[in-house]
Amino acid sequence: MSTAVIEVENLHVRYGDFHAVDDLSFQVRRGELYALLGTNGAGKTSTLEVIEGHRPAASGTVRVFGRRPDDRGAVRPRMGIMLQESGFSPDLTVTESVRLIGTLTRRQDDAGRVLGVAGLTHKAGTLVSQLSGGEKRRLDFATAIYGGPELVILDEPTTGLDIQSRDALWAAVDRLREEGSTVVLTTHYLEEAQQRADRIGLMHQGTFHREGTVVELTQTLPSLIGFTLPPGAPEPPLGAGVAADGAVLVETFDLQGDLHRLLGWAHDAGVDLRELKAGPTSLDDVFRAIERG
Ligand SMILES: Nc1ncnc2c1ncn2[C@@H]1O[C@H](COP(=O)(O)OP(=O)(O)OP(=O)(O)O)[C@@H](O)[C@H]1O
Repeated sequence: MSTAVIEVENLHVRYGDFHAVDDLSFQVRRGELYALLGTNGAGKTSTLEVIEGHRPAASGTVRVFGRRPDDRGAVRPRMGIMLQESGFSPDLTVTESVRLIGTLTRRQDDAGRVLGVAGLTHKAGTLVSQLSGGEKRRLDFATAIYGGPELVILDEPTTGLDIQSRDALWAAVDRLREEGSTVVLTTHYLEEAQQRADRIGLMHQGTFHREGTVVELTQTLPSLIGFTLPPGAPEPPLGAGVAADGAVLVETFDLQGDLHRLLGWAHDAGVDLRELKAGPTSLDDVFRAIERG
């Protein structure tokens, strides 16, 4: 039996003549957190919309739980969706909105429980039109996790959320995953994906630039050591160039060894390395490398 919850094969999405998604193939395995990342306009939302059954593919095959995404009766009860923009009726209350999604998706849950998880208990009787932007986002999340679906799709879930709400959202996602749910995430907060994703599909101009674990995506790029030298300092080791303001940036595939050499040199020469920073490549660096081409 396939362990794939989502199977995308040679997907194309077009808007008129424009190819927003261009021959994209990937699978999301049961129980994993898969992050679909990419630059603005890369085609992430278009891809998710096909998976969600909201948009037809121009060509290619998409299966969710082995079914076509537009087989709503089979798929929707098992899939919770947090869209980028909510479409709730402004004259329903928070509780009514959550229950409505329960009815539409045929999932069962206790609205009070879900609002508690989403931090909205105090707004249970409030009209949607009277919610703040962050509260609407929490309501979107509440409806996505209503009934503890096997698959949860989160399209930029933490945009507009304060730090406490973000922490609460990720704690709720962690609990869902402990219960076996599969999660697909898009986000522009790369550190969120870096910390949580089992695998990442990195989209650029409608297709994958790379796919893999965080380690697989970052290990092909060098680590960085950065510092600023005081005026009059001797020439530093590691073949590092010094900018006019004394700033030095060293790329290295031997972070520990080069850091050891640098600190030994600074100690012996009595040089104060200001604003010293050293670390492995982050996803931000991978993105910058893609944009540089
Ligand atoms: N309804 C539409 N009509 C025409 N073009 C569209 C439509 N929706 C999206 N596009 C275009 O398709 C491309 C992919 O858009 P999409 O929303 O899938 O990207 P994204 O990766 O989710 O971007 P972002 O990170 O900015 O949300 C963009 O160039 C966008 O302008």
